[in-house]
Amino acid sequence: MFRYVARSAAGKHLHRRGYATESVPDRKVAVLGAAGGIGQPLALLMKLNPLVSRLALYDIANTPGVAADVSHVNTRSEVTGYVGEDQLGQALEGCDVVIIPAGVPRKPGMTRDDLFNINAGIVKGLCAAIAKYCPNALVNMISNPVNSTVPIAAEVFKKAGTYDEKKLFGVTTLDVVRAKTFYAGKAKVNVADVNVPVVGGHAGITILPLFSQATPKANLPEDDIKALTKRTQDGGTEVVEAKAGKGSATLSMAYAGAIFADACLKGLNGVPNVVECSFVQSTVTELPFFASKVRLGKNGVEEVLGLGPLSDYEKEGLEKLKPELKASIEKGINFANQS
Ligand SMILES: NC(=O)C1=CN([C@@H]2O[C@H](COP(=O)(O)OP(=O)(O)OC[C@H]3O[C@@H](n4cnc5c(N)ncnc54)[C@H](O)[C@@H]3O)[C@@H](O)[C@H]2O)C=CC1
Ligand SMILES: O=C([O-])CC(=O)C(=O)O
Repeated sequence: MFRYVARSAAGKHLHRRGYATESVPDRKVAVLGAAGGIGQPLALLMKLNPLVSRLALYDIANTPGVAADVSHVNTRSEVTGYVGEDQLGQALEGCDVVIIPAGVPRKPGMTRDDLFNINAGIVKGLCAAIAKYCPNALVNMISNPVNSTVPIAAEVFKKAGTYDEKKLFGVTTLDVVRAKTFYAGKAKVNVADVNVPVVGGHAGITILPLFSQATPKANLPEDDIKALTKRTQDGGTEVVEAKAGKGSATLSMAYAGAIFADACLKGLNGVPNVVECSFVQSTVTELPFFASKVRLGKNGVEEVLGLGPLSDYEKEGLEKLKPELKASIEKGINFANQS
């Protein structure tokens, strides 16, 4: 275990005045897979988040360097690096939020499901440790295929007797980030003002952006909506191909992961009306897990919001995605229960 305490003036100030226990509660966040392509920038972004008081960085290799590096940033949180399985328990103990970007990324020509064989086992092991060491933490699952890794996590927690459907989230924020960026470009509106819900899952056609609900309204022609939908669905592949064998989205994913974790922390801290899209246990459709807008609160999911009015094109997309999403969910459940 490697502990680096940022002794910034700001940090001391915070404690002396007692803010840490009053308006800004202590919150411990762990990043599992912290030395990876996503893990490193995500660790930095979480270090910048004033809602975090302790930041635990865990990986099977290379965490000491990442933790030493990030710890020099003069912000509130105390950074500790943990390396190897025998330090996983310490990394997790007392966590409020656990973010999981551990696992292998795609190479060109692969689908996210091609990662299942390696990542399913990694996620299963990490979730067993979460059930043991921080069963009450909110879990932000980034590892792909999210459509299967979230159901795997749920089954592991059920077996351990710790499952709380309000605390398990598949991180689909990058789909929303992309939809906002692409829409703003096409509609020629200020990207900072844009909102677009993205529902379904996190792979290919299971990613369903609802541009009919996008704001500010732009009345784009049907062809533009179709092109925007396809680009959002293929956003991950666009990056995989551009990186040409060197992995998938890491920087934009770290940004998206940091936005989602921040929303979870705000919810835990009682900030009202925190709403983000996420892949969660759901009754919005007949599928047991589904991404839609979720209101976050002191216990995690406060409310899973419905889909709202869909265009005919979106209704068609919704029906088309269901068989693939159903199969991916079942694959995850079967894996967790067989092995
Ligand atoms: N949900 C989403 O929107 C997105 C998900 N991803 C997924 O995130 C995952 C990570 O991607 P990258 O960071 O680019 O990969 P990477 O290979 O750069 O980093 C993965 C890290 O996980 C670590 N790791 C492997 N086994 C581990 C274990 N048992 N415990 C802890 N750490 C372990 C590795 O040592 C490595 O440092 C991939 O599965 C990728 O497909 C990537 C982009 C977007
Ligand atoms: O495409 C990938 O493999 C990584 C990912 O999930 C994304 O960028 O959305």
